[in-house]
Amino acid sequence: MTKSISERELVLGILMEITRENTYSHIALRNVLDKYQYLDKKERAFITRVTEGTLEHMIEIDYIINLFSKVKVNKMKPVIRNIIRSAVYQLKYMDSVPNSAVCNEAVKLAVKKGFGSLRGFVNGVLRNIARNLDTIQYPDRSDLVSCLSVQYSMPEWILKKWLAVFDEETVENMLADFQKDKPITIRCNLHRISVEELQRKLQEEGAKAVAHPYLPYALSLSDYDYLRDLQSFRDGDFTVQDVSSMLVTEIADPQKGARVIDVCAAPGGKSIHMADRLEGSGHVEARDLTDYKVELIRENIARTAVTNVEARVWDATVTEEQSRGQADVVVADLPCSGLGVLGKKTDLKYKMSEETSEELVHLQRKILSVVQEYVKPGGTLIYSTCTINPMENQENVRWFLEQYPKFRLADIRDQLCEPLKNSVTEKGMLQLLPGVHESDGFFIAKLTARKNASVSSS
Ligand SMILES: C[S@@+](CC[C@H](N)C(=O)[O-])C[C@H]1O[C@@H](n2cnc3c(N)ncnc32)[C@H](O)[C@@H]1O
Repeated sequence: MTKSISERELVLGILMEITRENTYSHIALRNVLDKYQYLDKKERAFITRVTEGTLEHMIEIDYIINLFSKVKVNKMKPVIRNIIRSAVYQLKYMDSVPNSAVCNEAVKLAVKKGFGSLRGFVNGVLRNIARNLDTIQYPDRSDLVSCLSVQYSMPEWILKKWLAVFDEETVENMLADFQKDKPITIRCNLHRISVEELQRKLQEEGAKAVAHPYLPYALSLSDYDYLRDLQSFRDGDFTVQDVSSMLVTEIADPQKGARVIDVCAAPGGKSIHMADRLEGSGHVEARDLTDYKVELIRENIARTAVTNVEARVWDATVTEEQSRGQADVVVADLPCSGLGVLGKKTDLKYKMSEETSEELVHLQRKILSVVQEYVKPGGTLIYSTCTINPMENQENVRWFLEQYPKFRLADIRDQLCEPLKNSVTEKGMLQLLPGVHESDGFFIAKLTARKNASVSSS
């Protein structure tokens, strides 16, 4: 069968959607892979790699293009810009594709998209780059921020933030780690299957599942093509969840029969982990803002067949009167800037801004003010984010303790494995860093309410 649409054209479509319509890359990519299911494994892998690689290295790619093109990247027509960007990614990072094929395919695609008059321009810029790739001069370390920004394609505002709190080596370790290919982490749903059985089942399905050092029920999964093709996934035997996110339930340590309210729960990873941990006892209420998000939680509840979780739409910034003083554990895994998961959400670094992260601090504080009221005397409020930004993490916790003195920070070291105990900072806050820890960047603080605290006090 002759295909009417090539892999490179599909990549272009995805890049256009991400840059023009602000769709998240993983969603745009998944939509295309779902739509073109007839593509074989190699073609799907090519589309995924070129899309993610182009986004991952975009600052570096634009820097290279600007060295060789008279028309600067930001002045190019969007279609041409994205054709050239993805071609430069292939030239620089994919030895398996001959340079001449990369240039020819890019020119053909420009013509097919109605830019025949620019074929000479596309061809000239790409052939020039191909010839000179090995002699490109990058910014040197005398200007550390520009140097790291181009080398690791990281926006400068993020680098400035991190270099203000971490040493150069730590920042560079984080940057390098974001660019590494890593297996995903899965959590064995212990109410359905044991870890050993799950490993065996995955092995029979051709996948590889290796024990993760931080938690006995966490596994690193690789050597599979499409998650939904795995019977063990469809059977709900595991949930895809980073080990850092699993630590929320581990640290919250809900006791049998506990009532848990997860105020920002979609797609349900932590709620379902809580339910699994409660072994069917107690009750977990998983809330999120919209019907769409709550439906995602419901799908995961159905797939994993947990019986003690219920999902409902509720805006966490609005007090739900009946929940006052009712929860043994409130999970506040709040919307955040996501700077800890830039390796997985490749385009987030270009979409996030310093202003947005400041707005998020206000939202986080608003939600914390509302949901602290749900905690029973003696109960726990667990605050987490997947970011590396002191304003959203440690500074929020300090602010919270000043506002709500009935809470104190709990010592969480006993709930952590040896390698993590030393990473607990400032009386019980845990900031995980990619490249330093074997996880995403993530923040957790466990706040406990005094036993004699009145439920309505603030
Ligand atoms: C970090 S994600 C939660 C991930 C989830 N805890 C898990 O483990 O799967 C943050 C969630 O907060 C939700 N959210 C944002 N604003 C909200 C609000 N005002 N009320 C409730 N949920 C909200 C988002 O829809 C998003 O699903």
